[in-house]
Amino acid sequence: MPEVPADESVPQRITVLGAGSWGTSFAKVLADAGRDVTMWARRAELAEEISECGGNERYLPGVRLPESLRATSDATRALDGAQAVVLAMPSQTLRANLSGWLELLPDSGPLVSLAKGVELGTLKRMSEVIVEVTGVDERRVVVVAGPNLAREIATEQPSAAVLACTDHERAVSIQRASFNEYFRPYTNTDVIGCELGGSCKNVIAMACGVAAGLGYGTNTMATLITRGLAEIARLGAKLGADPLTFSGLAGVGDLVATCSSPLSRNRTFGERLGKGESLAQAQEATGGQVAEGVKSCSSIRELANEQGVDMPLTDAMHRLCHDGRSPRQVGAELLGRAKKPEWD
Ligand SMILES: NC(=O)C1=CN([C@@H]2O[C@H](COP(=O)(O)OP(=O)(O)OC[C@H]3O[C@@H](n4cnc5c(N)ncnc54)[C@H](O)[C@@H]3O)[C@@H](O)[C@H]2O)C=CC1
Ligand SMILES: O=C(CO)COP(=O)(O)O
Repeated sequence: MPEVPADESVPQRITVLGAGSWGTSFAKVLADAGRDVTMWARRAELAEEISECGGNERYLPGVRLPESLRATSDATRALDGAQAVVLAMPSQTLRANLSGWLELLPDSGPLVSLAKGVELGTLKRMSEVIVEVTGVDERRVVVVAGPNLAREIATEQPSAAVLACTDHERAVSIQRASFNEYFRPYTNTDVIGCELGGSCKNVIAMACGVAAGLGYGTNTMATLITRGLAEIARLGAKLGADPLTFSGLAGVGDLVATCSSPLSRNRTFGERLGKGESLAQAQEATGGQVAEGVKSCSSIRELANEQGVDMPLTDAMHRLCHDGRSPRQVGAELLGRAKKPEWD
C-alpha cells in the first residue's frame, strides 16, 4: 500500500455511490490506496455480497475485493462521515439520484464524478448537472476521465487516469487519495475538455463496433478514431476546452482504449448493431449495463447543432440508433459526404 502523508487535505473516509462496474472498481482503487471506503448499492443483496463475500459477480465476475471495502443499500449510512463522495451511476440517472441525496451530502469536500455522458434535454455535462442540482461551487467537483476500462483496473493492470477540477489543489487531493501500485492519476484543470473527451468517445466507440460488426478492419478503425478525434476537438474548441486535452489521456487515450477493446460496452453494443441486431436486442444483450453512447449520440448531436459544429460520426450514430437507418446506409452516407480538405 503506498504511503500517503498524513495530510488533512487528503480525504480518508470516502463514499462511492453506485456499485456497477466502474463504481466497484474505483472503490477498490481507493481502498487499495489506503482509504476507508463505503459503497452504496441500490440492491441490498449486492451490498451484502460486496461486504460479506468480497465480490460483485454481476459486474466484475471473479474479482476479489479488498476486505476493508464495505457496502450498504442505505444511503444515509453510506454517507455518514464522508469526506469525499464519488458518484458512480449512468449519466442519465445522475440528476434523479443526486436530488434524492441532497440532505445527506457533506457540506465540504470533493464530489467526484465518474460518469461519461451528456444529459438529454439540458445538454449539460455531468459536472454542470452536479453544480446545478446541489448548488455547490464548481471547484468542489472533480471529474475522472481517461482510458479506464473497469475490469482491467479491477484486475490491477497498470492504468493512468485524469482527475479534472477547476481547483488544482482539489484535484491533487483526490490524486493523493487514489494513487496506488497500479493506478496513476494525473491532474488537469480543463474540466470541459476532459468531460467532452469521455462522453464523445463513447459514440465513436459505438461507430468502431458497428464497423467491426460489418467485418471491416484496421484502416476503417483508424479512420474512425482519427476523424472521431477531429470532431470531438472541434466541439471542444467551440465550448472553450483546452485543445491539448484531446491529445492526452482523456482524449486520444480514452478513444483508443474504448474503440479497440472488446471489454467496452459501447463498442460491443455497436458491434451487435453492425451484425444486424436491433437496438432492443443489443440493449437486452448488455445485461443491464450502460452503453452511454446510445443516448449521448443524441445529446451530443444536439449540442453540436446548437453550436454550429459539424460532427458527422455522432450524427450517423444518432441516425442508426434513433432514426431507423441501417449500418450500411449510415456507412454509405458518411462516405458520400461532400469532399473536403483534412483540416478546415
Ligand atoms: N465501466 C467502465 O469501464 C467505465 C465506466 N465509466 C462511466 O461510469 C458511469 C457508470 O458506469 P458503470 O459503473 O460502468 O455502470 P454500470 O451499468 O456497470 O452500473 C451502474 C450503477 O448505477 C446504479 N444506478 C443507480 N441508479 C440507477 C438507475 N436509475 N438506472 C440504472 N442504474 C442505476 C446501478 O445500480 C449500478 O450500480 C457511466 O457513465 C460510464 O460511462 C467510466 C469509465 C469506465
Ligand atoms: O469509459 C470507459 C473506458 O474508459 C468504459 O467504456 P464502456 O462504457 O464502453 O465500457
